[in-house]
Amino acid sequence: MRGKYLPATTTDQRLLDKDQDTDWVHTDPWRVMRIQAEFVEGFGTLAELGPAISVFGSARLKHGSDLYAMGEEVARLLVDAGYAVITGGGPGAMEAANKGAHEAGGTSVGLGIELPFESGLNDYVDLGVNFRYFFVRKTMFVKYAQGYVVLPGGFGTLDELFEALTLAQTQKVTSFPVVLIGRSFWEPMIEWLGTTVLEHGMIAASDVARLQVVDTAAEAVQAIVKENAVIAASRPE
Ligand SMILES: CC(C)=CCNc1ncnc2c1ncn2[C@@H]1O[C@H](COP(=O)(O)O)[C@@H](O)[C@H]1O
Repeated sequence: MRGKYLPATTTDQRLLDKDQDTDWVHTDPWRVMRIQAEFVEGFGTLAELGPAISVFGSARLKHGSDLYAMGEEVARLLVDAGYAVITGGGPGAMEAANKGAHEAGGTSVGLGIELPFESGLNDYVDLGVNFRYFFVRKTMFVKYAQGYVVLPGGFGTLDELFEALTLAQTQKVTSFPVVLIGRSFWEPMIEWLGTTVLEHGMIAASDVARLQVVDTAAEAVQAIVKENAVIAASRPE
């Protein structure tokens, strides 16, 4: 550019000068950049993680409860079986699983989420990423795990469980094990899925069969290891 085509300021000047108008920070195109940045950070942090299992469960589990101990134990056994443990990085079941993985000398991953009542990543997360967007975080749970272990929980846990089931049902992910711990908690839901939902023709019997329900941490890890061995054996060379 020459003469009248030369801009009055340089690109660097425009970049470095303070912008008076800050509305762009709150617009969707800028959010898209932030969303991209979250994917980049998540993928960059987790790319070399190795085999991992995501453990879900209630944020409200009390320290010292039986289920908290179950979360610790299942994580410890997953580490012994060669898996890293991924959680939502928060309190309750997430903290229990991170504690079990951390204390067993395994890789304890926490994928935290920004919440209005933020409590931050729990003390047992060794490799942590904090997300603003739930959907970005949920991509990481699926992408970097070779299976889900689900302890009793509420809406958050059910959301994560049913997302995995939907992705598998629609073949958006290759099949991976989903193991629920706690028969008395989960069986009424399995029963409802296998009767009412199935009889209304809303799901197939194979969708319900995908769910494995166990009572102990050892059974959960055995189920994960066994199904992953079958999946690995059936994979083309
Ligand atoms: C005490 C309290 C409610 C803290 C919330 N702090 C949280 N921090 C991180 N992930 C969370 C949190 N709450 C829910 N989640 C997500 O939703 C699931 C638990 O939800 P819920 O408690 O079952 O429905 C977890 O697996 C986690 O991925």
